[in-house]
Amino acid sequence: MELPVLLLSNGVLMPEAKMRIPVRSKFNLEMLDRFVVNRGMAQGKTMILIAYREDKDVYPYATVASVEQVTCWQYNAHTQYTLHVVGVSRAKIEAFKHPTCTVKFLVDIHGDVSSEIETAFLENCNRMLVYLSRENTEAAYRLQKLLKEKRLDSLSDAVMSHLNAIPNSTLLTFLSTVDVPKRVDQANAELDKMFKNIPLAGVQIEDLIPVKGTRRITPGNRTHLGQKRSEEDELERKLDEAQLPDTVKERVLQDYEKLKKMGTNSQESHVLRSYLELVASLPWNKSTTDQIDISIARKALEDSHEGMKSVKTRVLEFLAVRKLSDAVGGPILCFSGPPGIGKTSVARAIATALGRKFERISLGGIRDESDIRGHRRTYVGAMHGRIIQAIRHAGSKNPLILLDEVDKLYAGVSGSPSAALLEVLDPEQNFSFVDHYLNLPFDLSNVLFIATANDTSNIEPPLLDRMELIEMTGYSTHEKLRIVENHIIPRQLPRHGLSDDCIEFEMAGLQHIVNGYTKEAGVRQLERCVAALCRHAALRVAEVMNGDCTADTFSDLELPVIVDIALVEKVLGIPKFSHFDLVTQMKAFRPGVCFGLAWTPFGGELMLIETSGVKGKGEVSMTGKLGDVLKESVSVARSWLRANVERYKLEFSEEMDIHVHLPAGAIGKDGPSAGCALVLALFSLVAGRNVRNDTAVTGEISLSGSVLPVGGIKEKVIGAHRAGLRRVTLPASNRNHFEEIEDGVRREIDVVFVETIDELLTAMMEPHSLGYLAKL
Ligand SMILES: Nc1ncnc2c1ncn2[C@@H]1O[C@H](COP(=O)(O)OP(=O)(O)OP(=O)(O)O)[C@@H](O)[C@H]1O
Repeated sequence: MELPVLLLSNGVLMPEAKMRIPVRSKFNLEMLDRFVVNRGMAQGKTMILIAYREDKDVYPYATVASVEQVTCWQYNAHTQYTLHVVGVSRAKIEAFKHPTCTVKFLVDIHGDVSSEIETAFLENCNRMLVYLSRENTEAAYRLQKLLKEKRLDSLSDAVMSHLNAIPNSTLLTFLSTVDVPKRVDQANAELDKMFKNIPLAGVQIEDLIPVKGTRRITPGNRTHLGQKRSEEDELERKLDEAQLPDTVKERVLQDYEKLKKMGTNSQESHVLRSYLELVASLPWNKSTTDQIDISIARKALEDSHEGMKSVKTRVLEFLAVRKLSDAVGGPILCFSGPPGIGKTSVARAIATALGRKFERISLGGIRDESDIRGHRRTYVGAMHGRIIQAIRHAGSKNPLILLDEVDKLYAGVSGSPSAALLEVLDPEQNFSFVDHYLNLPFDLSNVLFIATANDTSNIEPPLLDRMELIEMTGYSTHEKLRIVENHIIPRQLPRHGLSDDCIEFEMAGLQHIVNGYTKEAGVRQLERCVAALCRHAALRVAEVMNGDCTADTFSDLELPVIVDIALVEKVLGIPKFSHFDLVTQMKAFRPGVCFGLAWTPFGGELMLIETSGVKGKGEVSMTGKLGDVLKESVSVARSWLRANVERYKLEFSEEMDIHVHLPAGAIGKDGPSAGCALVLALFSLVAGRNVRNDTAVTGEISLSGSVLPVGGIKEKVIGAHRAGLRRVTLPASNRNHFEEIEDGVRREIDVVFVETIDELLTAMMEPHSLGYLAKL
């Protein structure tokens, strides 16, 4: 047979073995160019002859090989090739010629191998397998297969091709040997030489391939294969214990069988193993038993959270329904409100009351569906999604999972995470939720999901539709003081190793913290301030215990540490906020200015609205990053004013250029609720009379002069109260919302409900304004 020749100077390719051969010599490149590279793929694999150089000659025996792959790359402007070949058969060169030569295929002669030699050889092969499995799992897997089949001819070739540091001449002699018993002898002798200096007692190789007469091996000495075995046993045990449902069992066991057949070091086996580890670690059949005792739950909520009457009632109703009905599903609660007002901690309290595991998934900024549902296993570095992660961490299939910041999900380029969440929350579908990575249905129907959001308008409507909103509002100063006294301080003291005898918080000190250092709807910053004071006290207590006493600190070294205004300022620095802010704003009042109220995801805010007018062309300019709806409110207010000039005997000039500005220009503002404030400011500007500077207003207006209801009343009123104002004007239709505000704030706030702009003007304009008259 005529075959193209590749001449090798080093290494010998045995039949069935694989080899990568860099092709560099001109001789070989020419052959490659003519017979391999330009041959095209259509004609199947190319057969070549691997001939061997011996001294200056060519060895008469060679290997017929098939070319599996040719890789080529550019290096220093030269094209480099590597051939990937597999040995097919021994061959004898009949006449060496270049680039092709004639060869005769050689056939093995299978004689008898004595049983001792066979046993010894198989045992040596097993040892070889142990070594191979550490480095080359594919080769180990092939060797293991040959061992099982006891194919001595191929076994001898295989072990010889993996022996290192054997002279080329020995390998060539071996290649030329067609007599199988002789080859087994040679290979066995080489293996004996190799293992002579490496004691391998303790290898549990007979577990892999039973060999006649092999010894029992003590379990103490573990080798890699032994270890692999024990890892497999461990995994099998875990899979057994996982109590897999019948629907998934078969598929998992198939994967486990596949893993057993793989070597330990291949990438694929690592991937499959960690997948099976995940499967085994999931609580397929583990759950906690709900223990709903309403009176205990009520007490737990009372003890852990101040105020929040309506929220607590709703939560208790929710628990009661769960107690009375076994039905899974039910509403998904969504706590909405500004940060730090206890959304997370109420959810945690519910989990405690139910005796369920609590897990929190932060959804803020998630853009990929795969975050929720995992990656497909074919991806490099694939991971399961956050739902499965939470279930795994909880170790029970019915935890309470808090989906935190569900309003901060974004649709990215790779699928919408909220669509994936929809499936998670849908009781019709979630009993067989399929995470892409897990690729097995997992029952989520017993999980209790609770969501939180700062701004529900950012939640996608279908998702919002699945949830029952429980609105939570920011805290007034009174409430904050109660929370700090009854909850934050008792929580912080033990965290800092302090007792009541060491530190005493004065009410004036606490008030100073709330008013001077925090401007938030919740109590998070407040808690940080208290923690800072506790740290300060802890240092002092430690100093007193040590007896450290310097002239400077002597007066400080007395216990308890009294937290008064002076100490607060010493520890927290100069106050960041003050009543002075409001007073400054009040002093800025002149015709054309008034206080509006804004709702933000961080709570209600007092907002100064300014207008000014100059003679011009009757143009209106607006600044302060106003949204379209707000701009429309300016037009409505101006139109109403123009239409009512006569009724109010105003001297309004069509030529007046009006400028409307809402300070804090960097923050975007929108919505119709500034209508009342805008019409007031414009009226005040044109009439030259001041608006009352002790009152804030919110409400939408219509062209016909009605005042319409708006949202966020609770937050806005609390915001006005927090800022220090004690009078608000609200749309009459929002009376109910005002009634829902906690008593402390309501009692301190003077409220005027108005139905029309006329009533609004009566309530808001200063009767005897001394302001100048804007005459243009
Ligand atoms: N009414 C309250 N009574 C007692 N402690 C409270 C109350 N409200 C909030 N806290 C405490 O304030 C801290 C912050 O609350 P939490 O983390 O639950 O806020 P959150 O509303 O979930 O905030 P975010 O929206 O930023 O996640 C917690 O330590 C919580 O216990």
